[in-house]
Order: sequence, then C-alpha cells, then structure tokens
Amino acid sequence: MNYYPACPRPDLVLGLSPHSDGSALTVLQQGKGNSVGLQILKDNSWIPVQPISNALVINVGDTIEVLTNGRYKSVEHRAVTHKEKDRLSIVTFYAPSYEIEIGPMQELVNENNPCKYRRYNHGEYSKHYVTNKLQGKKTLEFAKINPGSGLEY
Ligand SMILES: O=C(O)CCC(=O)C(=O)O
Ligand SMILES: [Fe+2]
Repeated sequence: MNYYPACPRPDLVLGLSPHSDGSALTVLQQGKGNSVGLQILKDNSWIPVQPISNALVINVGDTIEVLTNGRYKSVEHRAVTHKEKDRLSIVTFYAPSYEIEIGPMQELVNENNPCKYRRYNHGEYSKHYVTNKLQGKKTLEFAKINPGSGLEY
C-alpha cells in the first residue's frame, strides 16, 4: 500500500521515483476520488493514468520482459504528488518464487531475435532490486547479456 500525503511543492517532490517493477505483473488499484498520481513513460513523455471506478491497472514487470525476450517491455512509471489532495494506491506484485530460474522462453529466441537476457535466479534479482535505488529501468541491466552492445532492448 502506498500513501502519498498532499505536498505544497509537487514541482519539487516526487511521490515515487521512476522505476519498473521487478515482478511479472503488477495489479494496482487507485481510487476514483484520488488525485491523479501514477504516470507512465511513453515516447519520452510522462502520461498520467486516470483513475477509473472499479478498474485495476495492470503493469508489465521486468520478469515478463525477460521471459518474452523483450517482446513485452516492462513499463517505466512514477508517482507524483498533489498540492491539496493525498492519495492511496494498493499494489499486488505477482512474481515467481525466489528459487525459480528465469530466462527468455526458447520459443521467442531465434536468429532474428537473439537472446537478450541471461538466465538468473529470481531471488538474486529481487536482492539486486531492493539493494539498488529506483532509477528508471536501470535494475534490469542486471539481466541483460550485453548491456552496452547497442542491441535493441
Ligand atoms: O502509487 C502508484 O500508483 C504507483 C506505485 C508503484 O509503482 C509501486 O508500488 O511499485
Ligand atoms: Fe511500481
């Protein structure tokens, strides 16, 4: 559960820094009466996600990006604060157990789609995730075979 108090200077204070979730899928509930707080990064612009009554937001997380060999990208997102209104969001992360080994599905790797991510243990990734700052999609570098290669991720 995330609680963001009202903030007199939303221009200076973020609610939550830009990041992608380490999960496979994230299910997020934001109440309709809430201020708009969640934003996703699309084409280098931050797009607000309007709260809709009785609707859940589903985010693709890093684990799905790796499993699909980059076909489904984890979404970079952040939460902003509001001058007068506070905000509550409820998140549930669906992720593999720590002992599970993750890597791209064989079916999605071929000569046109070379393997972009190494195999690793999800517990290792979780440890890496929680011991690093939230900095956009930087945490996912952990899983890339060749981060500096110019491969299209
Ligand atoms: O409060 C929100 O809308 C975003 C929360 C979030 O991104 C997270 O908990 O990972
Ligand atoms: Fe998140």
